[in-house]
This record gives sequence, structure tokens and C-alpha cells, in this order.
Amino acid sequence: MKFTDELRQKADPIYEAIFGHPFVRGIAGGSLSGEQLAHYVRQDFQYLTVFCQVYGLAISKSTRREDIEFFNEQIRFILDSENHPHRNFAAVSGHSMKELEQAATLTPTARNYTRHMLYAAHSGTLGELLCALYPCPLTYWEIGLRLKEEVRPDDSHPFREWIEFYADPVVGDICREFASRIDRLAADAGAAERARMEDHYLTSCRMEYMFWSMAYDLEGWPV
Ligand SMILES: Cc1ncc(C[n+]2csc(CCO)c2C)c(N)n1
Repeated sequence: MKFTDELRQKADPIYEAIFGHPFVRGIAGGSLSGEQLAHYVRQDFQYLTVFCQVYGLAISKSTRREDIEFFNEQIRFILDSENHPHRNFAAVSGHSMKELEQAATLTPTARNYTRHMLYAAHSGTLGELLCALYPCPLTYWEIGLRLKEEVRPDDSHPFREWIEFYADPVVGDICREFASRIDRLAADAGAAERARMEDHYLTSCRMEYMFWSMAYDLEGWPV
């Protein structure tokens, strides 16, 4: 079995918990409050800034031109395209993007997730770094596919744009680009590195679940 298939299998209970998470159910049912949506976008905007920074670190660890090209394209994808799903949530929330893009203190969960990615990037190999990032496109691609199939959103669905953005084959292609790189790097890695790759991957899956909870519960710092 491919290394990435093993990872997906080990994380299956976490993926199922994500598909059943009340925020994800709220996207399906169009039943999220303006504050929950705004909290998500505010934090996700900051999260995506760090994602771009981590791609920069991935470039610094790359020796193959095709890897540098892929990471460079992904920075452009985040900057040019991932604002579409944010605009969908912002419009339904009744807040402007200008307002939600303002510098915001990272919540405990967003801080934990972004520091986890930065730690993997600074301390690890390219394979370890990619395993910390991979659950990000993969969980969203699978959420998009499931919701599209389940809801079959039409023009009247408030989150049609969000669902169709993540169910788009472009996101599936990004996942396949990740998987082929991770499988190649895992084949050349020793047992200790492969264990770190798995640990980073599972941690990011858990952090994806917690990111939804952070938004749903309007998490902040207690003091
Ligand atoms: C918390 C959180 N997790 C995943 C995504 C989705 N996402 C982020 S970057 C990217 C493309 C990777 O090159 C995708 C699909 C998000 N927006 N926020």
C-alpha cells in the first residue's frame, strides 16, 4: 500500500469526525451564525498567510525545479483563488472582507496549528513539512465532494460557492501532487523520518478538526 494510503487509513476516524462536525454540518444545512462565519474567515485569513510562508520554506528545501514550480503555483493559488470561499462566508456573515482581513490575534487553536506547521517546516525534511500540510487540501477536497453529493447545492444554497470551490477537480489535482511527492520522499526516508511524517500528518488532521471547533465555539483566549 502507498504511504499516503496508509496515512489516510490511519486517520479515517478523524476524517469521519470532521465530516460530522457541527460547523461542516452547518455548511451543508446553511445554518451558521454571522459571528461563527466571521470568526472562521478572520482566523483562516491569518492561517493562509502562514501557509504561504511554509511554502516559501518548502521552496528553500527543494532541489527539483518541478517542486519549486508547484510550491510557487500554490502560493499564487492561495493568494488569487482561496479568497473566493472566504468572500462567500463573509457575504453571508454580513461582514466585509476588508474588515475580516484586518490583523487579528490568533486564537489558541489557530496559533497551535500554524506553529505546528512552522515547527515541522523549520525542524524537518521536505517530506515532514509536506505531511504537516497535506491534510489541509485533502480534508477540504473530501468535505467538498461529500457536501456536493449530499446537498447538490443550487443557486438558493448560501454556501454553494464554498462547496463548489472545494469540490473542484483543481483541488483534487493539488492533493495528487502532494501524494506523489510524499510517497516518493517516504520511499527514500528511514523508519524514524517516516514516523515523524506520520506524526505530523495525524497532528494536522486533529488540528483541522479543532479549527472547525474553534470557529463554531467562537474560541478566544480566556485571559
Ligand atoms: C484551516 C484550513 N485548512 C484547510 C484549508 C484549505 N486550503 C488551505 S491552502 C489550500 C491549498 C493548498 O495549496 C487549501 C485547499 C483552509 N483554507 N483552512
